[in-house]
Amino acid sequence: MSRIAILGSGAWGTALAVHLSQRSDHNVVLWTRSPAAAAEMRQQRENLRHLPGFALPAALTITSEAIEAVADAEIVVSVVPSEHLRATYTHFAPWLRKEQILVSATKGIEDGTLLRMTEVIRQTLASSALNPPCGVLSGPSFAQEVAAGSPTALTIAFVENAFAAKIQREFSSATLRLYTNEDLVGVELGGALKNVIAIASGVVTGLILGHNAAAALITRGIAEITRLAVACGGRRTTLAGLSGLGDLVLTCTGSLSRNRLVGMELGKGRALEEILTGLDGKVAEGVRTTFAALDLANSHGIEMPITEQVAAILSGRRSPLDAMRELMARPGKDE
Ligand SMILES: NC(=O)c1ccc[n+]([C@@H]2O[C@H](COP(=O)([O-])OP(=O)(O)OC[C@H]3O[C@@H](n4cnc5c(N)ncnc54)[C@H](O)[C@@H]3O)[C@@H](O)[C@H]2O)c1
Ligand SMILES: O=P(O)(O)OC[C@H](O)CO
Repeated sequence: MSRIAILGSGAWGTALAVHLSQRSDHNVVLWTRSPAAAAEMRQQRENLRHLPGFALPAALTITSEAIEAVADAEIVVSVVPSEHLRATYTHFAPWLRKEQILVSATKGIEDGTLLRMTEVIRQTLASSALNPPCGVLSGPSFAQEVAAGSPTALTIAFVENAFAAKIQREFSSATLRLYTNEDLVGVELGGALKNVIAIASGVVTGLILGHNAAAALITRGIAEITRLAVACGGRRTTLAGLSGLGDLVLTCTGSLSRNRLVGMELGKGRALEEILTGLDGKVAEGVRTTFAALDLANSHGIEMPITEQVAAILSGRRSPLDAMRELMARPGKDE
């Protein structure tokens, strides 16, 4: 019996918990920060706030106690929004052990430090002299579809392939297929940066600019995020995989994407603050990632024209239509 802790009860953490607790050889605990939310989920057997419509299996344990969540866990999966990752691991550090396998399922880049999520985890745990294996789970995966058992393929990346192979065995099912990878940089940056392009794709849709524009944006988007990921040490082939092109296509075209929704509403002329308020606590990571990605690109001397325009729109410096015109008016380039 493998004991798995999921830290974070948003849509994705809950969907992973639902999926993993369907295997009879797993003992899964879902941690949520609020005791009231834990009590409600235990009583209703449903996460009404973040993943309504999906029953929480009877075998799934729900807790708000850090010690109950991780004390006996062999695998710990963190799925909190990127802005809360450091605080979450600081909170959990006293109960974590070096033998545990950590998996990050958060897609983002930390503000200020510009660190990837596994780097934030390592840095946070270093002060407790903990250095457990830490990998990343990423790829095209709307939480609702994974919870519904729709076929999904993901990437699991660890520097040490043995850990990726272990998570591949533990997380795979008839509806979830995992591919292993050793390129943490490429997998993490692919998952984080696609959210920025998804906002731009939403803008194109909101402005009703047509299918040609949408296809151009996805294609030039993958070129741009690949440039940055490669400059940071990622592999070009990784960005052509599930946690690059795969997730980019899903998020740029899928109606379930929050990042695309933010872009669409911006394109229709709504103000960012109003859109984010409307998300009611659901995270659209691309908003923060846009500015972190630009800082990272500047530090590596990488040109990111789409990301620059998304930043200009988000910060209110340019209208969505002017931003798209600027992209078209750039000097001619080789492909
Ligand atoms: N939703 C998806 O389909 C999906 C799929 C793959 C990856 N992801 C990624 O998973 C991560 C989590 O997103 P989500 O969609 O599960 O969340 P969500 O948008 O459904 O919910 C937000 C979550 O943030 C939590 N939260 C708010 N303040 C917090 C704090 N101070 N400390 C800790 N947690 C706090 C809330 O309790 C809630 O669980 C993001 O990085 C997202 O990009 C999401
Ligand atoms: O709803 P989004 O835009 O946060 O996207 C969710 C997942 O990252 C898709 O893989």
